[in-house]
Amino acid sequence: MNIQLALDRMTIDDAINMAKRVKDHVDWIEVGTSLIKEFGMESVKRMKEAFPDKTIVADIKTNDNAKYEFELCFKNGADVATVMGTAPKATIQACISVARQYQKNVMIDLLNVSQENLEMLSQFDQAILCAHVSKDEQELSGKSQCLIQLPSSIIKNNRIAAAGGITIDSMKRLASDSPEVVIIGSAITKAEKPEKVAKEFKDFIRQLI
Ligand SMILES: O=C(CO)[C@H](O)[C@H](O)COP(=O)(O)O
Repeated sequence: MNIQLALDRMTIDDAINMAKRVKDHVDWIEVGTSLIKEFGMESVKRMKEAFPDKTIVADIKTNDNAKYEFELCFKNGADVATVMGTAPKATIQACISVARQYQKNVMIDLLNVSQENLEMLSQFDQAILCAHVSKDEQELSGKSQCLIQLPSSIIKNNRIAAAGGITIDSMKRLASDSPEVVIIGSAITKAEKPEKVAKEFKDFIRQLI
């Protein structure tokens, strides 16, 4: 199980400094959507330069114009880029095709995806499907990701990530589904001692093995 550190709503320098503090306890580093929107590809480029050996995820949440956006991400150092699962099938296919060309990976964000759409998306078995509780749902209705609400066949046969307000407590429940990636933002970045919390997550995962 990989820990993906999500870096949102901060400057590029603050994001790099946060990642430096916790780098020994995280596996993947996400340049959050908010950083990409505020600072553009510079945020992805600088993160890869700072952490050439880490898997860098560009959370660009592509909805259209996939070839252009995914090429931008991969040319600027991303190893994984994200697309919304609600996007047209042609967009998802374009993401998969660009990722294959650059030998990189696609993460499909399942926010608001219907059951029917989920079946279609599960056929992209090389992509990582991300079960996601949105920031707005977290803030407005107190929801968080504590149970991966996907059909067991998908959990078993697809590459799975989970995101959205994950804490050490919810990790304990999520771990039973063994997602490939757990995406953790605020629980680490807003902690008084981010290093300590990141280590707690990593230690928890290590003792599962
Ligand atoms: O994609 C995101 C927001 O859209 C974040 O990466 C994700 O929600 C993880 O952050 P947090 O743990 O703070 O919810």
